[in-house]
Amino acid sequence: MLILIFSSVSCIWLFYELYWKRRNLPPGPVPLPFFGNVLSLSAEKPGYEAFRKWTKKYGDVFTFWLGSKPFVIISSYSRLKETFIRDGETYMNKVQLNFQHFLRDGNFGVAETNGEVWSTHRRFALSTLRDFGVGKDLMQEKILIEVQEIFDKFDAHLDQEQQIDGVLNNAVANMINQLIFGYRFEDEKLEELKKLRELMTYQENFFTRFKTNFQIYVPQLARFLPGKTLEDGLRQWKFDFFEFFNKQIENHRQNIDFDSEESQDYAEAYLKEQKKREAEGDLVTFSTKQLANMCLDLWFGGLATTNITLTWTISYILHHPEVQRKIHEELDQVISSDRLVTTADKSELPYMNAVMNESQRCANIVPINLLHCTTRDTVIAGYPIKEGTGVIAQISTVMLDEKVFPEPYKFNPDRFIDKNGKLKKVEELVPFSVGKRQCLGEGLARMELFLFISNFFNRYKISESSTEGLPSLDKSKDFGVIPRKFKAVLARRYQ
Ligand code: HEM
Repeated sequence: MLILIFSSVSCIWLFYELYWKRRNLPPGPVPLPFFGNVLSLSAEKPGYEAFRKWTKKYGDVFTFWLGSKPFVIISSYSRLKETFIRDGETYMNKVQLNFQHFLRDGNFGVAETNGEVWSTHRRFALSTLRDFGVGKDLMQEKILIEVQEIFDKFDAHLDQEQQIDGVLNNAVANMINQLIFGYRFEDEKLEELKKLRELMTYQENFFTRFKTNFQIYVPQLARFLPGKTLEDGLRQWKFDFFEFFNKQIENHRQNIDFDSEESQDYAEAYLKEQKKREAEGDLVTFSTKQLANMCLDLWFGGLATTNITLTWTISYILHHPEVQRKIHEELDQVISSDRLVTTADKSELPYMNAVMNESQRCANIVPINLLHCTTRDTVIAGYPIKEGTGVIAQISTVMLDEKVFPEPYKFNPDRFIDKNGKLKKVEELVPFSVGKRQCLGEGLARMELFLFISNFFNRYKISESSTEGLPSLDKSKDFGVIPRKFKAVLARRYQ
């Protein structure tokens, strides 16, 4: 027994000496061989508390080991400003993991690529989204069609128990699919949506279980685990999703009028750009495989995140009847009818905006942010950091900073209201992250969240289900934050 304890301690010490001190990284929690610090995250899921404790102990710059790879964690807003915001180019690259390469059949897409591939496709996606009216009336019109559809579905079961999450999820799926492929899921396409939802549920369960995270971050030991490998677990899922994307891409290719100036959706705009580039001799940059991977990034970036935020927002409000009462009071004063709420009303609804802010802060849907790495040698908080070192903009810790947000786990929209009753701008609210890789769909997401939630509460009063009670706000069972699935009772506010 003594020998066992002695050899484990020596192993940790050796690892510390070899990998950490020698690399001159900022101090942080002592890593275990192979595991690094991941076990601390699984002990207190989804991980918020581990990062808060380390920040208190080591400061806002410390080293955290994901398996056997070190990451410098940036966990305060002032330090994010100094690094990711003011020196963005140094922090813009992403770490590439083996399984991502398997999933994408190479270096494709926008969320996990670097260099020219990333910058060209990020720019193209942003300008295409702008052309389709993200942040403008054109996109609002599309979202309001979904709001109407949500109303029709909920109105069919007024004053009865009904499932809330599925209706919202379909509306968000319709939005993102319209943007990418130009159609909503209705009539015969509903079967397609059913299949896609099954795939999304599979992915949600797969990536939030312990075994998958162990396989991703501790691959050296994971290959001795019984059962399916990471790749086996993903193979069919990958096939089904890419089959859907490739089918849409082919349909588009056959039906496009390449001579028309305007494009109806992202896939059409992309295929036109592809043709243009091919005519100029560039057969690589706008490849069809890249398009399929962009569809994957936009689908995943756009659907799960927005849906999770919506379901948590309604859940928090259900838990706080006084918040619902204040939302209704404000809507009664400003809108005072059952007309649709639009973005033109946004500045007149400070409390509604405060509720959205507080919901995003408390939902805090990215407990550990995406994995960046430095593009050049740099210095962080006095520590010399080599090119290629992992760095994480730890936004969940910033949004739980008790100096800025006292009682950080309390849902309190009033923290975003100033003494004159106006909306307070709080820089530390960073759910979409900061810097060069800041969320690409932020404009769309903000518009969807505001229009779905404000119209929902203008039309309905929501009460808890008498059979199932309030939706759970417990996050301690999963590695990530997953949507709330719940029933509730809706009553119309205007007859
Ligand atoms: C409430 C909704 C959303 C939240 C909270 C959210 C949050 C985030 C965060 C935290 C990142 C990582 C930034 C970083 O690397 O530091 C990100 C990246 C990204 N998001 Fe979002 N997102 C949302 C909605 C969307 C939507 C609607 C889309 C698509 C239309 C989208 C597409 C993306 C893409 C493609 C990236 C990768 C960008 C890049 O690497 O350049 N997201 N998002």
